[in-house]
Amino acid sequence: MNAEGRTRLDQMPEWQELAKHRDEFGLTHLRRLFEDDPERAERYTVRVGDLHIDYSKNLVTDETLRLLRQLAEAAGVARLRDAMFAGEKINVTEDRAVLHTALRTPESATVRVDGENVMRKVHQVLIRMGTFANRIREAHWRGHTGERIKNIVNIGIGGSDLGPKMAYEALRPYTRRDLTFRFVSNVDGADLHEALRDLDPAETLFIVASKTFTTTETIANAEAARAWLLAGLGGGDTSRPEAGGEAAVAKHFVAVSTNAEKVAEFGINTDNMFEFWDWVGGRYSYDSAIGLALMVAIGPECFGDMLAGFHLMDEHFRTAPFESNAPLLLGLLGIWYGNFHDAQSHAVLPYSHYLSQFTAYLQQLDMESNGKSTTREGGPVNWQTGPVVWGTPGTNGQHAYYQLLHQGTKMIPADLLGFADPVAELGDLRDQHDLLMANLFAQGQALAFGKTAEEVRAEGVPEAQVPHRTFPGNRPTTTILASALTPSVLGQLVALYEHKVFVQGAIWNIDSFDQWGVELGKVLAKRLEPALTEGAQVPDLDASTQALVDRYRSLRGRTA
Ligand SMILES: O=P(O)(O)OC[C@H]1O[C@H](O)[C@H](O)[C@@H](O)[C@@H]1O
Repeated sequence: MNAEGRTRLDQMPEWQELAKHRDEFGLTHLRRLFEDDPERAERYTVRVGDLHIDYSKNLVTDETLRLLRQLAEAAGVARLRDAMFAGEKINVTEDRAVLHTALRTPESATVRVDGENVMRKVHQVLIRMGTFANRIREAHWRGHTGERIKNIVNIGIGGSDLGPKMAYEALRPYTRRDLTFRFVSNVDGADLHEALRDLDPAETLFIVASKTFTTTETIANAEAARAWLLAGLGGGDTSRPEAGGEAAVAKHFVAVSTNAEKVAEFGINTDNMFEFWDWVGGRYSYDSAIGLALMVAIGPECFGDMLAGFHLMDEHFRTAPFESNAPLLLGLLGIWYGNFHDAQSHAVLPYSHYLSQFTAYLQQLDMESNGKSTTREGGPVNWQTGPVVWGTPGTNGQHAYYQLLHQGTKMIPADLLGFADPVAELGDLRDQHDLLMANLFAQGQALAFGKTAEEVRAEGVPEAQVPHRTFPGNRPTTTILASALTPSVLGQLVALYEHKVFVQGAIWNIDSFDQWGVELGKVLAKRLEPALTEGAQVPDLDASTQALVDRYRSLRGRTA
């Protein structure tokens, strides 16, 4: 029992029952589980909105699922969930509410933070975003020299980049193809350089997206972008009046932030600022004004459809019984593998080119949320927490790392994501879509059921090769199938994972909404910077880092 009166997770009887269950049943082969229960596929499928989630190829029985649900109940998942939706300050280390769900709640609802109903301001910002998006889309917003804005460059990093970038890629068929969108995040100047090199400043608008507006990478890129703009408009001479200074910046820069003061300090008029609030975590923010570039790309209506998809999943998570609660089930499966079978990672493998950025997005969502080793009360955890999340589009992975998934020594649970229909634009490539999906289904099948030595032998394979060509199977996958990758379906998918991460954090008793682990590196980089640029001495530098800095200094500028 800890100071808050909560029994330590690994001392809960429900936890110990799961450990016993694991020892008694081991890993009964999926072949057996399917033979024993002809209805397994049907029984272990949940349908939520447009998603069909088949979790029958997981290493669980009814008893496993019952014990896992029992653990969720004992750990107070429902209580914390309700507290989150109610605007309680469940981000304990930052003393903040966690209300990304309010961003996609209809205006008629009431969601209070510190007694204030926030729904009005959420919808006011959405309306402002919509007006802005339409002005760009309809060519009413003109640049400083009167040119139509054709290029939108989002400058942001982490949660201010990954969400809009992922969703822009996912929803490309819904985007305005006559506008160009670029997402610049890396402080490596190459990122900005490559993004801008073929753009005309007179036709380019920058969205500087940063919750805090203090993030070094974003500010450095935004300053460089401003210099590029002014130099470009002024024919390379920023002192010439046509460069336009402040007036030009006002036509070519808008900001998205919670920090009006810093936005003004940077030189962006706060009339051109789109606001969000400290109760929206960076990695949960792309439904807020952080999604502005996305809204320009897909239009306010599609953006609204996406929000409706998120809301659908929120409502499911909030109200569905544990037995059929999809985010809860996915969260519990992860607990089963990570805490009771030592799985270290989780693969997310979309069979969709449009979801090429989906796993990168999930990496921040999951790993920044649950990569923690301190409980909510400040004690050490005595159990595994968040997995390493990884993966790339499936068929490409098949020709690269799937070897390890099929025959390696590690347990890697995987999600396989796919769609029944390609987007309309791909009508002529329908057969290729069937081929793509045949691959998805085949991989799930091969991973689950494998191929026995007898089956290999029966094919006449020479005996010496039999062990090499045997597939053990029993490798767990969850298949998530939807009709098509629409804005609403994307919203449903992202919210599914958001709430899955929530469930796991709640059980592990960690604060899924802070990110103190990113701070140290930032501070050290600031200290080191003058050593690199000016050769300044940094006190108490360790020998390895000092030697690297010295070497860097001696090489610096040689190839320029
Ligand atoms: O939006 P910003 O304030 O610029 O923050 C951008 C990102 O950087 C931080 O270091 C955090 O780790 C992320 O959670 C955040 O999304």
